[in-house]
Amino acid sequence: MSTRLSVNVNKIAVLRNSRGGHEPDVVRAARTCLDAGADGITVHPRPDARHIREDDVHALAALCAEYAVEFNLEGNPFAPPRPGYPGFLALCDAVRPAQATLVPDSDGQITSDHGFDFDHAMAELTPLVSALKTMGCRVSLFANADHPALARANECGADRIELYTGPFADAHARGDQAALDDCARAAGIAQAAGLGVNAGHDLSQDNLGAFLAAIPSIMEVSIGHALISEALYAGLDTTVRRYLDIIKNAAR
Ligand SMILES: CC(=O)[C@@H](O)[C@H](O)COP(=O)(O)O
Ligand SMILES: NCC(=O)COP(=O)(O)O
Repeated sequence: MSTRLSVNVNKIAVLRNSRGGHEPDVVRAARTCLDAGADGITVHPRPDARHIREDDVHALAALCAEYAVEFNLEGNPFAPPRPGYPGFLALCDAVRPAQATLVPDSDGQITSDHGFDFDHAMAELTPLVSALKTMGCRVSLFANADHPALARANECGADRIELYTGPFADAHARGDQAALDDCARAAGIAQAAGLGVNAGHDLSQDNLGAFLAAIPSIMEVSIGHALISEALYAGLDTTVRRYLDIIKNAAR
């Protein structure tokens, strides 16, 4: 099966929230992505509600149910609830996403920049993963490709990892191959441990083809920042189709 494309629409909400009101409409944008052929929608609501809000999560979950596609909800399961953010597990319980991707972000981070420490996180993660699976969610863990204990990611019952591809994207832009080799090695280690492998962060039309050519077994890529930026020039429908073409060509 070829790699699935899940479009992250966080950045649509950034633009909307910059003025208040409803435009651009997150659900309309997500619908455009799905009509163009995207396989699912990702959001990573942050506790400060800087972009995706709780009401967006509900509306996008309903949209994904309407299209019978995967809704991938990302977040830090340890971040406490606060007004406007009920907590990651409570959100999952309310909307039952097909996939819950756990990301160990702290509050002030501009964006995600690291995965879990698999030497130390297992005891805390195990009951959370179990609760999410009881809700019917597939569980994926955000992971640095060079973490020495990656093979332990399966110990908490997770189904997949999501390789953090920020370092790959930076290295690719410099013409450096080493981070891609790290990702390929990490994918092999995770698969040998029985885990599926997703990937995301800073993937773009410039680097996705090289990434998938080296690691064709990636099950899903979630792409937001670059895709939404590129869509400002080419349009959302065209941009999503371009990503799907890259994925199709990489699978040949
Ligand atoms: C886990 C990951 O890499 C993405 O979800 C990324 O964190 C997007 O979040 P922002 O849109 O807030 O940067
Ligand atoms: N999980 C990664 C994601 O959803 C999108 O990350 P980015 O493309 O916005 O960097």
